[in-house]
Amino acid sequence: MTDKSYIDAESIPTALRPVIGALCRVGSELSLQIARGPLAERLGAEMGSNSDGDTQKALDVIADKAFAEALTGTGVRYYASEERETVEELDPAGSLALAIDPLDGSSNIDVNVSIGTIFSVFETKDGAEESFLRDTNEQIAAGYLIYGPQTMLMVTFGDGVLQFVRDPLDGVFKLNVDRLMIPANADEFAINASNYRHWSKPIRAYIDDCLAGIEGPREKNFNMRWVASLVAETHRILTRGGIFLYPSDDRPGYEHGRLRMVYECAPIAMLVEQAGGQATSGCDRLLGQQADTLHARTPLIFGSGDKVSRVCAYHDLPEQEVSALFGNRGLFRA
Ligand SMILES: O=P(O)(O)OC[C@H]1O[C@](O)(COP(=O)(O)O)[C@@H](O)[C@@H]1O
Ligand SMILES: [Mg+2]
Ligand SMILES: [Mg+2]
Repeated sequence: MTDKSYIDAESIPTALRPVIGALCRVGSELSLQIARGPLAERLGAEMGSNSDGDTQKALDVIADKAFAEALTGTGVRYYASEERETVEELDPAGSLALAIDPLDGSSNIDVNVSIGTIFSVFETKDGAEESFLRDTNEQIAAGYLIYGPQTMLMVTFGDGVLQFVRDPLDGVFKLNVDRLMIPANADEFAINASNYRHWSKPIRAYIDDCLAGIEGPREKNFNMRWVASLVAETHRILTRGGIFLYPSDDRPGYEHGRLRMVYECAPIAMLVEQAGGQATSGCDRLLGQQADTLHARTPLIFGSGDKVSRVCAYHDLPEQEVSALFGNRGLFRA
């Protein structure tokens, strides 16, 4: 099979077909390798650490190498990866810059839970780093592959979100939804609650009010999910709504949260906005911001628009409101 035959390409802009075809070919190969799991090799084995200090797993390294190889000759000049300290020049004649989290959710590799690949595409600018350290609104494509019970590609080219499902019968990614929208009404939130004591007061107050449920100022019950795979959380929210938060907190190194702007937050923000939702770094819209280093972190809050705006409103509440205990809240939060 050629790269292009891995996806029904009609709805993909012509100039991006080789890139998306290569991503799908590697995504297909990875999904098979992941499905074989321990029958192939221990994909979750620890290998070392990347430039951000995260432990690298075998599959992080395998995926990064496979994507870099496959993207060579597809029009990608610059390749920026979570797993590489600096930008790689793949092809001096290429006109695209592609940033990638080759394997997202690596803590889930060994436990057979959904993981994925996140990518963002720009036209190149003069200079390797300059092609990525720029207004995130300038992305021309963004998406992720999810390796779960089904393998899918969710992608936007700036005109809505497309969903492709990999058909295991012939290995081809087939268009299933051509304008996916986030459902508005879902009372589900996703946050790593083990960090509660480290959060700022507005974030604690927002979550306190979700937890207080029907007896609290929101006067309804909420459900909580935390998969620890950004792709899996994004996929759930794109499919059935809700809100995701990875805020900054007071642990050393978490002043800007955990997630990286260039190859995690910016592409997810573009997808979410294209699906009718919102994505911020707390209060400020994420698209329109830019990273100042390749691996820079940013707080990330995204999901159904009204929920994301509500989190921002908590940042404007008076001190006595965000400090109030359950059962002792004023009317502001209702
Ligand atoms: O372990 P924590 O702090 O809950 O963080 C989970 C987050 O970290 C990530 O796993 C980071 O991604 P990587 O696996 O690519 O490093 C996200 O997918 C997820 O949202
Ligand atoms: Mg990641
Ligand atoms: Mg990763």
